Amino acid sequence: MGKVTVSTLKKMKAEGEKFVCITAYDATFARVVGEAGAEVILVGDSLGNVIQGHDSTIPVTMDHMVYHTDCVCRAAVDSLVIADLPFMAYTTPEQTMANATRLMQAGAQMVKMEGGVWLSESISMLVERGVPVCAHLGLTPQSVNVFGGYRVQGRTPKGAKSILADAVEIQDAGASLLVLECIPQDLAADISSKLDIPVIGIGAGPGTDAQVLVLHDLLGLSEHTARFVQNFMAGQDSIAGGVRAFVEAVKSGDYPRPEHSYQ
Ligand SMILES: Nc1nc(=O)c2c([nH]1)NC[C@@H]1CN(c3ccc(C(=O)N[C@@H](CCC(=O)O)C(=O)O)cc3)CN21
Ligand SMILES: CC(C)C(=O)C(=O)O
Ligand SMILES: [Mg+2]
Repeated sequence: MGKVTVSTLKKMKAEGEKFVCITAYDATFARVVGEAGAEVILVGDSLGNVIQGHDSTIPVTMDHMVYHTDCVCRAAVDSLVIADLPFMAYTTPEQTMANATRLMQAGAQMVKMEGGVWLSESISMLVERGVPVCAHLGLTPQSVNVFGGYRVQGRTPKGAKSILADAVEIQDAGASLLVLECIPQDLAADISSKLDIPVIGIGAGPGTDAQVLVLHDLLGLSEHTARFVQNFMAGQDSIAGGVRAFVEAVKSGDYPRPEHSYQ
């Protein structure tokens, strides 16, 4: 197959073919997820929850992200690997470039940051210097203490307008991909159709160009899960089968359904 690139994903968007992103934090699961057909692997700072046992992503550091990115990239053959910049690792363009360098040198093909308009300068500086960027809007978990909990975002006209404006801004700044998390499905569909860049949804309904879930959630291993999570191990007799079931459900349009989405 060869390494998936941003052009592969743009072509899939243009042709209306859904693609799949799954998190992985180590070499074994990166291989399993890649072999199951996920075009994109995310080394998510959700490792703070599922690997480290914290109740947020805030304790995750650059050293943690570099270690797990290195483990994943050794085994990610064909999938495009995105690594999250963790909490407070991208507060200025200079800090952002230094930390993105560490993730790219650990083997990632792209870095992800939570935010919109305020990231414009950092995004364009990274892209000019050779680092592709994925932005993340909506429920941005690193801001859980500002939101006062994990709450659906973009439900008011003002909130919806500001997420759309952020999305347009990060595309104009040069971002290659966008993650939309926990926003009403109609807003996510509208943003996906207005942007040229591919949009990956989580709790954002069926109208995005792709879906992402945390690996441990889709395998039914997590203690608490949000409304958008489905356990794909049901009826499967292997982990590889469960991961394949998620990939197939996204590609066929069987996931997400209305019960996984917000209005
Ligand atoms: N294991 C895991 N899975 C994730 O999806 C995930 C993490 N960890 N860690 C970082 C963030 C936190 N995330 C979360 C956590 C909770 C909800 C949640 O419970 N949402 C409510 C919405 C409440 C409302 O209506 O406003 C829900 O019931 O779905 C959503 C996203 C997503 N991310
Ligand atoms: C859930 C995804 C989008 C993420 O940012 C993570 O796993 O950290
Ligand atoms: Mg994350």
